[in-house]
Parts: sequence; structure tokens; C-alpha cells
Amino acid sequence: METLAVAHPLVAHKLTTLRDVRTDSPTFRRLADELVTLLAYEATRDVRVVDTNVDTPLQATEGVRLARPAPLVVPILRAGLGMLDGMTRLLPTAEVGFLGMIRDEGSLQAQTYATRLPDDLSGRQCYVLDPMLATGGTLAAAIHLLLARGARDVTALCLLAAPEGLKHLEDSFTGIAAPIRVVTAAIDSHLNENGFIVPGLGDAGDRLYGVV
Ligand SMILES: O=P(O)(O)OC[C@H]1O[C@H](OP(=O)(O)OP(=O)(O)O)[C@H](O)[C@@H]1O
Ligand SMILES: O=c1cc[nH]c(=O)[nH]1
Ligand SMILES: [Mg+2]
Repeated sequence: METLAVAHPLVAHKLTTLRDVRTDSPTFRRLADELVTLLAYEATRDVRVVDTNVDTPLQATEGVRLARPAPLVVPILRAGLGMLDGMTRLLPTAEVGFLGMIRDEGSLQAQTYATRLPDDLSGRQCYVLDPMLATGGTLAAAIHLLLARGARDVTALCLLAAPEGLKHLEDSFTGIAAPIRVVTAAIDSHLNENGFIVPGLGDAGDRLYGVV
């Protein structure tokens, strides 16, 4: 597994405001959206393209276009939805699948409550969106689901990752012959006794959409 923490002053600047307890939901949603587009630039560095030709106003020349099948973007509901528009802005021809997953607050185990994905993901580059990689249980379960449908190239975009979650993914996917990458805005210090990322930004779903 490969991890990239994007080192860029604009990422750090937006992340700082996102962390701020005084940042309201509308501002949080906007910043999450902007951050994802910056992360997506790095996360799509290996997106597959094919050669093509194009006529400029002056002459014919060579270029590239995205290869088929189109990449699949998979937000993990609920909080991952806050990253969808920022991602598809950069990859407008991507298709979108959905996973609904919730972490039990006591056991910290992830449960899947909704799955809407193509049956066959062979040959598909998949981009999973989930702002928080805490214990890693949610993301590991999501990636297992994609691998089970034939995906062999998975990149996860997270706003924040905990070292414990990255280790969990590393242990889960060692020896798997599929590139698995995590692109994040920052790797934080640790998880607290409730499985929250410290210093973190709190509950991403609640900050995006309110407490339910
Ligand atoms: O790495 P883990 O320990 O599994 O935790 C991370 C997950 O927890 C949060 O989801 P939550 O269960 O709060 O659902 P929500 O997005 O609906 O708020 C977050 O959005 C991740 O999906
Ligand atoms: O810190 C955390 C951990 C899990 N889920 C969140 O939203 N925040
Ligand atoms: Mg939540």
C-alpha cells in the first residue's frame, strides 16, 4: 500500500480552517469540496489515458483522453458525499457508485447498509471518498468489497488519516497484487479512546450535515 500526504500550503491552509471548531457547516462543506479537488489532482496522477489526435485552430497534433472503462468514484455515505462534487469536477466523465457504511460508536466496527456498485469492476480504476480514516475498518471493508468485484486499482482520498488506520490498511492488504493508495491532506497524531482522530476535526458527517 502507498500513502501520500499532500504537502501544499493551500491544502494546509484550508485544512486548518476545516479543523476549527468555529467553522460552520456551509463553510465546512465548501472547504471540504475545495480540498478534495486539490487532493484529486494528486490522486489521479496515474489515471489511465490513451493517445488521441486533436485539431487545433492551427494544425493537427497529438494528445490524450481518459481510457475506457471510465474511472469509478465511490463516496462512502454519509460523510463521503461531501467529497463527491469536488472529485467529479476534476473527473466529469467518471461513473459514480455508492457505499453506505456506519461505524458502531461502541465497538468501532463498520457496518454496510447500502451498496450500489457495478457487478464487474475488472479493468476499472476506483477512487473511494471518505474524509476520515480512523481505525481504518470502514475503508478496509470498502476496499474488500471493490476487490471482490474485480477491482485491481484502488485509490482512497481522505481529508485526515490516523497512523492506526494506515497500519490497519497496510496489514489488511499486504501481499495483494493490486495497487492500493491513500491520498490524504494530513496524517494526524493518534486516535483517542473513542476512536476519534486527534487533533482531527471532530465528526465529519455531523459537521457536514448536522447531528442525526
Ligand atoms: O476508520 P473508521 O474507524 O472506520 O472510521 C471512519 C468512518 O467513520 C465516519 O463515518 P460514520 O460512521 O460517522 O458515518 P457518517 O459518515 O454517516 O457520519 C467516517 O465518515 C468514516 O466513514
Ligand atoms: O475522528 C473521526 C473518526 C471517525 N469519524 C469521524 O467523523 N471523525
Ligand atoms: Mg459520522
